[in-house]
Order: sequence, then C-alpha cells, then structure tokens
Amino acid sequence: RRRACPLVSVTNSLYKECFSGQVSTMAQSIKYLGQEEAQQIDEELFSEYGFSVDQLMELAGLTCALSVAYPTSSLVKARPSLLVICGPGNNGGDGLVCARHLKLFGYAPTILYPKRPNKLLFQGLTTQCEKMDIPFLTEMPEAMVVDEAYNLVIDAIFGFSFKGAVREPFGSILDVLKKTTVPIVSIDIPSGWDVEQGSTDGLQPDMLISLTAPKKSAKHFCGRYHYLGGRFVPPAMEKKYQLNLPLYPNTDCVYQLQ
Ligand SMILES: NC(=O)C1=CN([C@@H]2O[C@H](COP(=O)(O)OP(=O)(O)OC[C@H]3O[C@@H](n4cnc5c(N)ncnc54)[C@H](O)[C@@H]3O)[C@@H](O)[C@H]2O)[C@@H](O)CC1
Ligand SMILES: [K+]
Repeated sequence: RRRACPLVSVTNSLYKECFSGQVSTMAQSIKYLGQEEAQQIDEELFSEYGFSVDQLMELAGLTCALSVAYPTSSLVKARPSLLVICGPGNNGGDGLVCARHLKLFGYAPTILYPKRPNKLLFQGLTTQCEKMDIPFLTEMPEAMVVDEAYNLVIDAIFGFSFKGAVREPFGSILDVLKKTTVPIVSIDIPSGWDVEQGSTDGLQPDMLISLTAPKKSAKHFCGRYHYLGGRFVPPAMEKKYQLNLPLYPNTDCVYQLQ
C-alpha cells in the first residue's frame, strides 16, 4: 500500500482550515480540459500572447516545487532525498525546473533524464541542474532501491501531449514506479494515463499538480492532494475558454483543489 505523502501534512491542514468553503464551491465550476483544448491554449499563449516556452516552464516548475516544498522536518527519511523523473517533452522540462527550485529550497533531488531533446532550452536546464550539483542517474533503479533511497518520486515524464502505447524506456520506468510504495507526485497528468480517460491500471499518485487548468483525466485522480498551479493565464484567455479558475489566495501561486 502506497504511503501518504509526508511533505504536505502541515500546510494542507492550514489550507483546509482557511479555504475549505472556497475550495468546494470553486472546484465544482473549474473547467477540465480535453487534450486538444489544452494544446490549443498552450499554443495560443505563445503565438497570440507573446509568452516564451522557457518563461512559462519556469513558472510551472516553480509551482511544482512550491507544491511539494514543505518543512523538511516532516520528511520520513533523515536526508530530504527526492527522485525527479523527466520525460522527453515540456513536462520533463517542468521537472528540471522543479528539481532546481527544490534544491534551492533545501531538498536533495536526484534526476533521471533518459531521453534528452536536442534543443538549447533543455540543454540549458540540464546544465543549470548539473551546476547546482544535482546528480543524474544513468538508469532507473529497482523499486526496492527507490523506496529505500527517496522520500518521494516526482513524475515529470508525460504531460498533455502523451498519446498511444508507452514507448521505451518509459514503459519499463512506469512499471517500476507502479511497484514502488513511496508517494508519487505527478506534474500535470499521471504519466501513462490517457489525457482524457485516465487509466485503471496506471500510476496512482498521491499528489497531482494540474497546470493552467486540470485535464479531463484529473476527474479520475483519487490521491490525497490536488493542486492547481501556473498562475499566468491572462484574464482574456480565461474568459475565452471559460476556464472558471479559482481565485488564488493573495499572492499564492498554488491553489489546493483537493
Ligand atoms: N500551457 C501550459 O499550461 C504549459 C505547459 N507546460 C508543460 O508542457 C506539457 C506539455 O508538453 P509537450 O507538449 O511537450 O508534451 P509532453 O511533455 O506531454 O510529451 C511530449 C513528448 O512525449 C513523447 N511521447 C508522447 N507519447 C508518447 C508515448 N506513448 N510513448 C513515449 N513517448 C511519448 C513525445 O514524442 C514528446 O517527446 C504540459 O503537460 C506541462 O507539463 C509548461 O512547461 C508550461 C506551460
Ligand atoms: K507527468
């Protein structure tokens, strides 16, 4: 049985106390995006609104780090070790940014990044992590080793562009993850899940961090913590797509949906 995420207990209860009414009313009206709509919004943010990929990736990755970064004293292992697994697209880029911020927050992330795109953006993000002395694994450890070595795993393998049967090496990596018992934190979508339909035999993360707006598959998420991040959506875009995003408290960049 998967253990509960050890990082979030303190802040979670605070959030619940402060915003419980707001969460339940706002959460009902939030739009859950289909795959095409998520990709369309993504494209429009770049083409019409003038954002760059690295800009939004930085904000997305920071959101993810904020979602998991709670007092290190609540970690179950003495060393605040985390395993961040990065995939070949922008979801993987979010993972690299997240790892860098977590290191700055005092955690000890290790990265597995088996398929690296030949693009300056990802090479830069990789260099930044290397220069911060974040170790990179050369292969996926066995499930037992993961459980022994890390407090939790951050799943930044696939996001909203995932389609079809999982190709290697990610099939084997996901098979190992299904056998681990440490909590899994999934960025945007639990990897391997159909973006709209979810999955009955896939990963069961303890925490899901939806970026911009939840995707349809998030309705099937049954872990304990669901956060919304990516507080960068211009109001005109929110209106056009009728996203009905909740009001983030004050200057917070993370909103707890569940
Ligand atoms: N608009 C937004 O909301 C933002 C999205 N960002 C992130 O970008 C993600 C989407 O990024 P991308 O469009 O690059 O796509 P993904 O990161 O979801 O994945 C695309 C990559 O996965 C591979 N792939 C797809 N299906 C596969 C399969 N069955 N087996 C093996 N490999 C497969 C593709 O070849 C491609 O290399 C989002 O989920 C989010 O994490 C953020 O970086 C920035 C802001
Ligand atoms: K993911």
